[in-house]
Amino acid sequence: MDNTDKYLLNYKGHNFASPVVNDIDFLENIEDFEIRDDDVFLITYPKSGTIWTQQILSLIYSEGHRNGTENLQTVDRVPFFEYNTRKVDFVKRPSPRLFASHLSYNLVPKGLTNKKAKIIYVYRNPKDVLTSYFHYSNLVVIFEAMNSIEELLEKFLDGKVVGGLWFDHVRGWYEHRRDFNILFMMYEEMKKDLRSSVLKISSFLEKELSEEDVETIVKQATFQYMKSDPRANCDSIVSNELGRRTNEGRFLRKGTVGDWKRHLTVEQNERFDKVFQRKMRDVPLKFIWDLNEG
Ligand SMILES: Nc1ncnc2c1ncn2[C@@H]1O[C@H](COP(=O)(O)OS(=O)(=O)O)[C@@H](OP(=O)(O)O)[C@H]1O
Repeated sequence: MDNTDKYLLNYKGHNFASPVVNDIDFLENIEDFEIRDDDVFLITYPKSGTIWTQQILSLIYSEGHRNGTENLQTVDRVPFFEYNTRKVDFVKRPSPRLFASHLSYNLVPKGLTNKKAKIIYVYRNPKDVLTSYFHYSNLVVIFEAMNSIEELLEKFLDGKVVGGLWFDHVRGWYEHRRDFNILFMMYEEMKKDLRSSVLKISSFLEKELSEEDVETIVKQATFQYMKSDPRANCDSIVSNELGRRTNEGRFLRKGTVGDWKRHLTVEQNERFDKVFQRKMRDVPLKFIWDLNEG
């Protein structure tokens, strides 16, 4: 291990949330983790729509989830890969295996580069990521609490947060996209048109869905539905596993586009823009900062 403190564990340049890393040996052997052709990895930078897409993936793959006959939490259907807090035996898991991960491109199992297993990479405009991270850091004890947006902004632009430097994460995955079988999805597009996003994901996964299935998935993947579904809203995980700092606040907080406007000052926003323009100059990914932009 390179460097550990109470909240961050820096390993090969990536910042892990140290309180939930429960198996250092696993991390050290990730490269050699055996990949199956039908594995599906959902990869995100933290606070970019992970649980949302976990829910969509689970609904696409599991009829028992869609029709409510199976009572399982979404995080058990699509477990986290590097934060295996529930100690799932991944090798014994039946295929197709679905995983969620925040890993950067250079740390994932090498078997993913044979381009058979599929990766869905979801990204979100980083000002909303920062805003979501700010509230989350003050909600759960496993994250370092931030006194102000200013304090987080410094750390975020310096990569001293869980997930490391946002710019490196997104750029890394984008620049190495040809090494993987990968679909890029944007949080804001999912928000604008959930139905088309579900169809795009299911087509990439080569999963045939009936019209009725699509309706059910879209309904159960809306923010309002997930917020009131104890299997999807992560309330019990926050309270019983991650630990709450306060009784206020939910994992499914707002689920909107552009909330950063209520949090960043004009000066902070300009500072962010300067770094964004410099770091993302030659990355042609589209970003939506506000849903009125179209
Ligand atoms: N269905 C749906 N629709 C829209 N938005 C949703 C949905 N589900 C989760 N969310 C929002 O995603 C944010 C949490 O991101 P992650 O799940 O990536 O967090 S984590 O990295 O796994 O901790 C967090 O964003 P904020 O509300 O801005 O804080 C969640 O509310």
